[in-house]
Amino acid sequence: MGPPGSGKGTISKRIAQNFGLQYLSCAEFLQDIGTANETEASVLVKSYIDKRMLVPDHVVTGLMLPRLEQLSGHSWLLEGYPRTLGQARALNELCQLDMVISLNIPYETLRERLSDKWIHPASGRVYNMTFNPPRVKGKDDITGEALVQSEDDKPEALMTRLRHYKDVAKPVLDLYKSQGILHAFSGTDTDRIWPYMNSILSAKLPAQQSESHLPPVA
Ligand SMILES: Nc1nc2c(ncn2[C@@H]2O[C@H](COP(=O)(O)OP(=O)(O)OP(=O)(O)O)[C@@H](O)[C@H]2O)c(=O)[nH]1
Ligand SMILES: Nc1ncnc2c1ncn2[C@H]1C[C@H](O)[C@@H](COP(=O)(O)OP(=O)(O)O)O1
Repeated sequence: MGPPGSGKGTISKRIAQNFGLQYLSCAEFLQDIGTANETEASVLVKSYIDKRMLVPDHVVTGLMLPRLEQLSGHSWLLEGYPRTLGQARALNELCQLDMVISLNIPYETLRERLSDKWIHPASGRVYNMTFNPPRVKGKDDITGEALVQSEDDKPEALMTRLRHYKDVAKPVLDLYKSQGILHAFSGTDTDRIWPYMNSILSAKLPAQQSESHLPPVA
């Protein structure tokens, strides 16, 4: 968990790779559903994503939980789910989480990072002009297509998104704190947070490291 631009995507890919976890980003999953063949669910999901609004709990949960059941037998890492208390309660019915990671990144850092963030819209690949720049300025590494900046990452929009994140995330974080599974990491740099996270995860997940060569589940 973490506010927009806190580095959830960046760090969770790193965790999944290092510990051999199946990685599932809720936003990417919803994006794929929204662009898949037209079904009732895909039209509904797309209508929320187009407005950058949270997809209603019963819809996200109805899509995510069956996907997670397909991953049973593997250890997994979720990014961006659950985001609401309703989603957290639904997930609790399915399984007991081992650990919840929350990123606390100062507002000024988020603002700077997001003003420097560029994306390749077709794939969702994310770049940062100082932290992980594309090989050719303004172009996606794989396709060579143009990168764009999102209106949502501009300071005024960011402030609103941040306020919204805090309101919605607080009860979820409180729930996981009360279960004793919340680990919060504070800092301004992903690379500086990473060693702490790595050592806590290494103490909790030694067995999973041997799974690192598992093929991804379709
Ligand atoms: N300068 C800098 N940029 C970083 C760092 N960590 C991540 N970034 C960049 O910051 C931006 C946000 O990182 P993401 O991993 O997309 O963050 P997120 O929390 O998934 O963001 P949302 O999808 O907006 O919720 C990207 O452009 C990253 O490349 C860091 O330590 N320093
Ligand atoms: N757990 C979740 N519950 C409901 N909607 C979600 C969700 N995760 C992602 N979404 C939706 C919100 C946005 O419309 C879209 C993209 O999410 P995102 O990349 O996290 O962007 P944002 O930071 O603007 O919410 O998917």
